Amino acid sequence: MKPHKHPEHTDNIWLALEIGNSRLHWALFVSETLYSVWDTDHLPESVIQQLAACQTLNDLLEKIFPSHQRTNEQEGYGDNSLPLFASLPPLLVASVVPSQTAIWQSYPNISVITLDQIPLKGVYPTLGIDRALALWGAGKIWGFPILVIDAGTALTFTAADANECLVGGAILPGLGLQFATLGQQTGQLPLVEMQNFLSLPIRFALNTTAAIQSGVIYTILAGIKDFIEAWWQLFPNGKIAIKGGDGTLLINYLQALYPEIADSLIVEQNLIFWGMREITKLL
Ligand SMILES: Nc1ncnc2c1ncn2[C@@H]1O[C@H](COP(=O)(O)OP(=O)(O)OP(=O)(O)O)[C@@H](O)[C@H]1O
Ligand SMILES: CC(C)(CO)[C@@H](O)C(=O)NCCC(=O)O
Ligand SMILES: [K+]
Repeated sequence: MKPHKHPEHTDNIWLALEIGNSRLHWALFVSETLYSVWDTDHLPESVIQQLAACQTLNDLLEKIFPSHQRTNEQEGYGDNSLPLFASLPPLLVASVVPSQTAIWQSYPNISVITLDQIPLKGVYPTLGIDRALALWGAGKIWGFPILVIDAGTALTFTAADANECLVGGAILPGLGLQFATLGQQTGQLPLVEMQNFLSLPIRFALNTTAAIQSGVIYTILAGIKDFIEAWWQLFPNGKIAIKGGDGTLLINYLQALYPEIADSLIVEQNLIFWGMREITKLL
């Protein structure tokens, strides 16, 4: 979904911020309607401290997502006639980076979601809030039982049964982290850039870069397939949703390698925002 024209009123506007390990994921809501989504880098503390002084939605958005960083598709905040705020719009935060959560506390109208606010049963205390929210959002929209695969900085599997109770899951290094670790922690392996990945790599590679690509990609895809098959053993009609920065790439590879699995996946990048919207209904 692309950010588009500003809303007509600033009443009922709220911002959702998911603080991930690699970057920030933003959504602008008007009541229960998701208006636009965008990603930014983590913001410096000095910028966050300036937000309290913003007078208009435009000022605020310009600070958190400067127009020079936007693509053509993301134009549309450039209207200076936006109304003044009575107060800054509420900011609902879900964070898996405590140091980042801390520097957002200077925002006047902030609420930070905690695990006890999510009605998911059977959670353990250190479960990531992003995993819980994505699972809750997915389950509320598509129904339980459901398995969520998040291909972010970490790749996670998180599942709940028909009673909306956590079944459990798994955590492994995501695609980017796997390439980065090999590049950084070895004497002669290059850092493989993911930019130009399109089709499946060669399986039995004859150069170092291709060998790393093959190793990382085919084992991640085999791992995803194995988790999905184990999920269907437990819940033959269980649903599966996938999200995350590497989600689209992985879906394309799955489509080529295991089309019947790829066809059964629900691809939805905004699961965490849907989870956050559900939580606002309970606040
Ligand atoms: N513009 C981008 N900036 C950073 N990572 C990107 C970008 N586009 C795709 N990616 C991929 O997204 C992955 C990170 O995913 P994502 O942004 O979902 O993670 P995150 O910020 O840690 O969020 P979460 O904590 O929710 O997983 C990286 O492995 C990277 O390959
Ligand atoms: C696994 C990540 C890093 C994924 O973003 C996050 O959900 C997290 O820090 N979780 C805490 C550990 C857990 O979920 O068991
Ligand atoms: K850590």
